[in-house]
Amino acid sequence: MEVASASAEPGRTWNSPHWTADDIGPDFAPMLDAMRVFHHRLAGARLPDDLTEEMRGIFERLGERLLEHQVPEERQIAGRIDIPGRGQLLVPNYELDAVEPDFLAGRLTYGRHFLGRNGAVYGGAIPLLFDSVLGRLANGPGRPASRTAYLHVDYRSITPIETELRFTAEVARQEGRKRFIRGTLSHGGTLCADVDALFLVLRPHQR
Ligand SMILES: CCCCCCCCCC(=O)SCCNC(=O)CCNC(=O)[C@H](O)C(C)(C)COP(=O)(O)OP(=O)(O)OC[C@H]1O[C@@H](n2cnc3c(N)ncnc32)[C@H](O)[C@@H]1OP(=O)(O)O
Repeated sequence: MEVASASAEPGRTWNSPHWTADDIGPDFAPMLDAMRVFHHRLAGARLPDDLTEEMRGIFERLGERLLEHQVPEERQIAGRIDIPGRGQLLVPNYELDAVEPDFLAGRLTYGRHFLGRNGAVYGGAIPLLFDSVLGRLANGPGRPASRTAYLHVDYRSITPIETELRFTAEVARQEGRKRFIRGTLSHGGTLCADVDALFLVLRPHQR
């Protein structure tokens, strides 16, 4: 496995995929999909003691096996591969329907893992999505690496779980190192949340 692009180099961009599907075995993406389903079912379950004990043993054994496969950040797959979900489990998986230099649009469904209360998505899971989507646009092709300076999220109405939602992100304007990006999250014709964000292009000494 060669590092296809090193994000730690000066003048770097973060948009290039570091790894391709060829760098992982055929079971990696399906394994993560199975883990996502597991997260949702675990959040929704009342477990009997014997099953809880069995699961604890399985996780402890698997965790031990993962210890011997730990790698430095620049060699990790999670979040650095151009497959749906980017090979990570932190940010909810989404699909992109429109990818333009200054605009992105897509869809996602928050599963039970992201439930707050009363059928509504946990509030913090919404800026998590926005940071990922807007960050992707801010760090799009040809744009040098930038980091989030602020994300201002307004919650306009309840965001339902287990329902398809749509999001947009667009570059509002650029002023020197500052990239102002805004976005929306909607359910049908209802605006659930919107965001105004500032991304700052990193200076050479910044990481
Ligand atoms: C394809 C996939 C790509 C995936 C991308 C994922 C992207 C994810 C992005 C992230 O989540 S990054 C993690 C969260 N962000 C951070 O941890 C950033 C932490 N903060 C910093 O590192 C620095 O504060 C930062 C680089 C953002 C800015 O530091 P600088 O020293 O470069 O800023 P400086 O003080 O020189 O300010 C530059 C300008 O920005 C303005 N500014 C800085 N921070 C601001 C702020 N928070 N609000 C408003 N304005 C701000 C500042 O006033 C100034 O304006 P003027 O030029 O007009 O004077």
